[in-house]
Amino acid sequence: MVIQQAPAEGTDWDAEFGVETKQRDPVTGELPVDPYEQSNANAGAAPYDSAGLVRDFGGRDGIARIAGRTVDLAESDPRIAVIFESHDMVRLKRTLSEQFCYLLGAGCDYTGRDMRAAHDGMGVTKADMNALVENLQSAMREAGVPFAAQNRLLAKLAPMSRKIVER
Ligand code: HEM
Repeated sequence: MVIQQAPAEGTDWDAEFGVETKQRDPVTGELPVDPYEQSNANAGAAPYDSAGLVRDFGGRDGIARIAGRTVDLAESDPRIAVIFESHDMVRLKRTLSEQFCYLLGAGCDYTGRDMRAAHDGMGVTKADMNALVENLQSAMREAGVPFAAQNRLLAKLAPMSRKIVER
């Protein structure tokens, strides 16, 4: 006769199943990521050098608001919301804001990963990309960014789709 042994009380089932629980940084509120080399080159394009362009975006604060609003719109856009679930939106808002700020020549450093590494294996489609660009356009329009200035940021981002779109 086989007697099944009941598991000991207080078994750590997460450890038994190899489940990793990541803790948010108490200061930044971000989840940890695997180490990578930080460089402005990861932003994917060279920055503009135009004080007028930075003004059109409302300076660094305006840029941060537009990046944050883009992420909020994407997260509640039924076409693409599912892709953002289970990712760290605190980090995404910070890194996207840094990237826009760097590209627009507003004097930030970009500390995130390069576009290929950041989106690797996510299965982003052309339609997903179009949806995200629409969200960014809405955020810029709401913030009153002139159309020509909107197009200058989009011109920096458009060539990056080759590294982001996978199918
Ligand atoms: C030109 C277009 C895009 C730009 C400039 C961009 C920019 C970025 C940046 C800066 C990051 C953060 C990298 C880091 O954490 O180190 C990121 C991550 C991410 N992006 Fe994009 N992205 C673009 C398109 C898209 C699209 C179309 C989707 C899906 C609809 C998407 C979904 C995500 C998600 C879910 C993450 C979080 C990745 C993670 O947590 O590991 N992105 N993106």
